[in-house]
Amino acid sequence: MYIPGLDWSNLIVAEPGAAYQFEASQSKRWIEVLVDCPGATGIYTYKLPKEMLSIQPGDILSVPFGTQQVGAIAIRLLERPPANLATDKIREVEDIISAGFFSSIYWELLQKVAEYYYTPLMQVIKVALPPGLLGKSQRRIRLKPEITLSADVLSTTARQVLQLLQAQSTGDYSITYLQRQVRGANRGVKELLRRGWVESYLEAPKATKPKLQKAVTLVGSGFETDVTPRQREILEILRRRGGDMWLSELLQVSNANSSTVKALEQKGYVVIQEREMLRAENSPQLAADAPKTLTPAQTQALAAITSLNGAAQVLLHGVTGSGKTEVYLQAIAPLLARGQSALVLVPEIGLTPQLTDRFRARFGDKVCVYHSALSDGERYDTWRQMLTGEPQVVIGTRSAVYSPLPKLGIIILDEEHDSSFKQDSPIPTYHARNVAQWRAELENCPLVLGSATPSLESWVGLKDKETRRQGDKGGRGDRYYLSLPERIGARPLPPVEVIDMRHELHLGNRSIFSRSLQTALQEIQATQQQGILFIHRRGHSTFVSCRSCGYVVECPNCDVSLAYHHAEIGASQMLQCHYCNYVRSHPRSCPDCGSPYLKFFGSGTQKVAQELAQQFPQLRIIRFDSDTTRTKGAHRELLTRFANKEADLLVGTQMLTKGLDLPQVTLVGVIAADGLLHLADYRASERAFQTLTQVAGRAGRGEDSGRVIIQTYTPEHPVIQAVARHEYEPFTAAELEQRAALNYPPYGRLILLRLSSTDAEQVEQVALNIASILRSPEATYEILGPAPASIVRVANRYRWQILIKLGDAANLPNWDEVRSHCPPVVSLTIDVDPLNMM
Ligand SMILES: Nc1ncnc2c1ncn2[C@@H]1O[C@H](COP(=O)(O)OP(=O)(O)OP(=O)(O)O)[C@@H](O)[C@H]1O
Ligand SMILES: [Zn+2]
Ligand SMILES: [Zn+2]
Repeated sequence: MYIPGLDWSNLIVAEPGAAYQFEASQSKRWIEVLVDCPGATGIYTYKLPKEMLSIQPGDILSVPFGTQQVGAIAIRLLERPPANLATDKIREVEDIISAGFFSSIYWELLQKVAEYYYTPLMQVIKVALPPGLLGKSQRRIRLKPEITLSADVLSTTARQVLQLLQAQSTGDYSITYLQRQVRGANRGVKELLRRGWVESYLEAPKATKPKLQKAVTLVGSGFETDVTPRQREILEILRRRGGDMWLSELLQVSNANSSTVKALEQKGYVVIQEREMLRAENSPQLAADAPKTLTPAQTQALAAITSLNGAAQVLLHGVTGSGKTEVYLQAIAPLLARGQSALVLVPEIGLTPQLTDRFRARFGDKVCVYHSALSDGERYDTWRQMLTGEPQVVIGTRSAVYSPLPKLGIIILDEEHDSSFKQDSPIPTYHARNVAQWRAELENCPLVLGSATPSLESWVGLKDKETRRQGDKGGRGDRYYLSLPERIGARPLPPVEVIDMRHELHLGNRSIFSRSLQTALQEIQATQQQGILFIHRRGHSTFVSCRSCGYVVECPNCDVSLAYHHAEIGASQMLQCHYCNYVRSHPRSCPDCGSPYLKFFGSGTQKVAQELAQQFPQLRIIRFDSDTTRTKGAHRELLTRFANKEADLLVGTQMLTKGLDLPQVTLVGVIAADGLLHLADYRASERAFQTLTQVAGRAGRGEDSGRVIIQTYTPEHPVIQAVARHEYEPFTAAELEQRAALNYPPYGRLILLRLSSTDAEQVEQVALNIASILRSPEATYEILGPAPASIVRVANRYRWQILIKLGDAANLPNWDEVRSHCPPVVSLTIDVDPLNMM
């Protein structure tokens, strides 16, 4: 007998029989599942009973677990059970509750991530799924309203279940409850499901029930006789606001404490009640926005994107202000009309308010925002929204690449060069661009990578390939390079003036502002235009040192100096560690020699703001960095104030470089470009070029032309020269040559092993040990290190690194062996394609 697909060598035929035939044709008889049970964090293997061989990854199942029946998500089919499990000990899946709850493609994606980043699947699932999706959700059964048939056709258990449900006013019970009430309830439920009399659904976890908040309502008559003047004031505020406010808001506005309001409640003037607060991100009402008439370049790009069918990769290389977002919007619109969804990934929340506003103005409530700063409840709600299958647009940061959007029609990665798409820790150390590539292939949809300064990876993968052969059929579908070489309205890119700060010093200018920048700042004030100043550090000064003995105040937990923070005159003077957040007050005198002469070095945003206030007292400034945007909604608020012309200058860090579109900005100043240039990292130049080009690109996006002033001590540096001339291609070609020579990415691949421990000696020993294991005679990869990390101690952990360079045909280390040489006191992270080498 010949059975197709059967490997005879594995089959020990004891006696011929039907059972063997069956097993042979159905090779995948085991399934790994994620169980829905508090405390159970692993993946468990179950056997598929004969009648359930149709189970697919993504189905929701019911499985025995201990003494319970619990819900589970099917993850992966296995041909044979894990070797460490005795086959007869493996229990059988009890039932299929909901087939196809997640698409099987989704699980394939998570597995790919697990494999590529050498991470256990469970860790990947933890990143992908919102907290509590399984752990806390409850499977429920509810009656469908339209049953008219007699229950006589049902089995006894099904009838019992039905009676229970019918006796309940909402016709709705949790499966656990039904199981307690009726023996063999699952069989009955299954029968009812098959007949379509009931439906099964997952209920929101308890912890993420609607968010309640205390509200205060005025109920008094207005004849307040027994109130204090303070209490009367509060009642007055409440009355002016329509007699109804959130308690927190009332306390804030009236500057009262809650006991005063409680006293009013006792006297019967107000009621304090819990009330539901909508958890969706608050966003202002937006005027609807119509599609713009595209420029010829936009039209071409859009046509190319909309003509794509199936998996494809597109690099949309558009200079700053060339209207990439409009192309995305118009590419998405027809998909939504066809019932498909779109996923838009952006680097950071800081730039999402403006971007999400544009999407919301175009697509209304079809847009939902997903990022890790959402509360667990918000994430959970957004997931449920996605699982409805309605066509929608999800905008999110890197973890949104896992959002379970059905019928995905396109994935867009905006500012694709940005390194915040990469996760350094915890594992998986994934890059959202890689995951998006796999996802686009699996979903058979196009992926659009947009940037004014494409990463070298994307340039090599999409432009070089494209030049060689249009629509190169690689494993990833067709590849295309599209370009928007001009700004909207043929506006020129802003001229860049490079100022040699050595020369300024030579002329006796000791200010942190060059003469050019000073003049430019005076000009924007005179012409009522606006400017942006970029400083690559927050805080006031990078370090404080004693003039008498040279002592530098350092962090007790890390091998770094403490940064001086002093936000404004009168505010407290603090020293802060930017690695572990350790804070102490600023010493009045040197802790070492007692000298009162302490000097500040290196300028951060606070210091620049203070110098501006001194030299240009009339300039109104908004500081925009992670210190001033800590609270929810702060980005939006500061940018709105700036857009409303409540300030002349926006002074900030990196955050300013990411996609801000402020047409009234005519001046961009870079205080000290050098801080970006000299980092000990093979990507320093690429990153500096991207940051400076992006920040320069904020100038002159509106009617008035813009200008850029870059201050530096090394004006001849190739990065500065390339930025000044807006020369992406020559810079990239030169950079690629160097990378190729050293076999660095995008040519060679890197894997960085990060080791850390509170025990300095142990971690060094383990690093040496692992490096020597890696240097086996069979290894075809190159090992650099082990070496201490550039800052050895952070938050009292000592850090060592080993860098592995892989050529085209390199074999891979045996990770299990590597891990086995790492004792529990040392933590090991395998960072695949590391971006942050610090
Ligand atoms: N066809 C068009 N006609 C008129 N205005 C347009 C058109 N396309 C885009 N714009 C406007 O031009 C401005 C710049 O567009 P957008 O912000 O999309 O540029 P971008 O390419 O994403 O730039 P960056 O890479 O610098 O973020 C926006 O204000 C946008 O509304
Ligand atoms: Zn001293
Ligand atoms: Zn520290």
